[in-house]
Amino acid sequence: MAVRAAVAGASGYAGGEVLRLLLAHPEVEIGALTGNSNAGQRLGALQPHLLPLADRVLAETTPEALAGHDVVFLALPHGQSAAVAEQLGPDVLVIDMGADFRLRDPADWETFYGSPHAGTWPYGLPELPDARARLTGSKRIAVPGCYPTAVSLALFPAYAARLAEPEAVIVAASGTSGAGKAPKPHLLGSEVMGSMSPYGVGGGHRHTPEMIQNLSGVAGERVAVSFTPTLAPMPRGILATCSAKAVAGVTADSVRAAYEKAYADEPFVHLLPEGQWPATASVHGSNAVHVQVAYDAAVGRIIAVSAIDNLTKGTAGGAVQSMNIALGLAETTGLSTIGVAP
Ligand SMILES: NC(=O)C1=CN([C@@H]2O[C@H](COP(=O)(O)OP(=O)(O)OC[C@H]3O[C@@H](n4cnc5c(N)ncnc54)[C@H](OP(=O)(O)O)[C@@H]3O)[C@@H](O)[C@H]2O)C=CC1
Ligand SMILES: CC(=O)N[C@@H](CCC(=O)OP(=O)(O)O)C(=O)O
Repeated sequence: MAVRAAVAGASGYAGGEVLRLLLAHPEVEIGALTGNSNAGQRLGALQPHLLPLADRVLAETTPEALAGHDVVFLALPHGQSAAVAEQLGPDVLVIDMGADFRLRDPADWETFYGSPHAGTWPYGLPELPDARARLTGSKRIAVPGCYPTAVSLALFPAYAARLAEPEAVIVAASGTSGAGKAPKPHLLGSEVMGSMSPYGVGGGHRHTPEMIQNLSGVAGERVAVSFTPTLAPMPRGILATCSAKAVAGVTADSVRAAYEKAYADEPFVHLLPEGQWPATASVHGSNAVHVQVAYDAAVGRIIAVSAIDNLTKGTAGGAVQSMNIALGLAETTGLSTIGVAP
């Protein structure tokens, strides 16, 4: 019997991407689609690329609209998921693509999001050590942030192999869809096209505690993170350039071997051949993560670079991958590693 899935926030970028993936998922039947200001609109007017759903009309995001499904994807702004999730029964698989249930430390949540902490759910980054066991059979999943996905997958093998000091410096560029579909002046074409600029510099970005949580969990000690995000003139994609000081005795070969070991059996993470560096275009529309790593002997630092599509592996693809694990389906069902680069 098909898995019946509802999507709340179906008019947004993350909701649209999860619908694109679910349309190609052989085990899923798409049920209710809900929105907020766009409730009552045809999906075809909002997400014209989702042709098979063009005549579906968005309902209000209410417990009644979302009832009667096996899976509910929440693609809502931060802080909106908890109230919706608590109205859904314990037997429904609820997958939150927002941040509400990602962080374990309530103080981190309050500092970076400015509201009371709603709780912590199993974290939907299956490639992290022990993550799959926590996701299997779970009825609640917190999908990671897009930057933490890219950064954690670039750096965790270095910490798992105890090759890096517990302090990482990260600069990552994101496409504009990472900021959502709601209009904002800094996202105007005239502001973004042909220009790049950092934001959230100096520890202010809300994804910093999530990266610290992930890397510290692998390292077994607190990993300090300096994170600088940058808005890039492209619609999709994240390129994360991460570096950490190597511990004594590290060589280029030991770094390469650690990454080969970490990613030998991962279906979505592809360690590129030596000398080839990740590019966002190569993962456009795919659930793949391209990773490369080098040892810069002149400064004794490990440099790891990853590329993802922020909307696919960075949100909706990660959500579907986690759903597959939770439901006992093959993890790769409905997901592709093939990009759409020109
Ligand atoms: N964009 C990305 O790359 C990533 C996004 N995410 C997360 O996914 C979630 C959605 O992001 P994104 O799709 O980019 O954002 P969008 O702004 O594109 O979409 C937001 C969606 O939420 C709905 N919505 C807005 N306010 C409310 C409300 N008060 N109650 C119920 N629904 C509401 C909107 O409905 P309507 O249009 O009808 O008003 C819309 O469907 C966020 O938590 C985001 O942080 C996570 C990782 C990456
Ligand atoms: C380019 C851009 O603005 N990106 C967003 C992050 C992407 C995102 O959606 O964050 P969550 O995964 O936590 O929801 C930002 O920096 O705030």
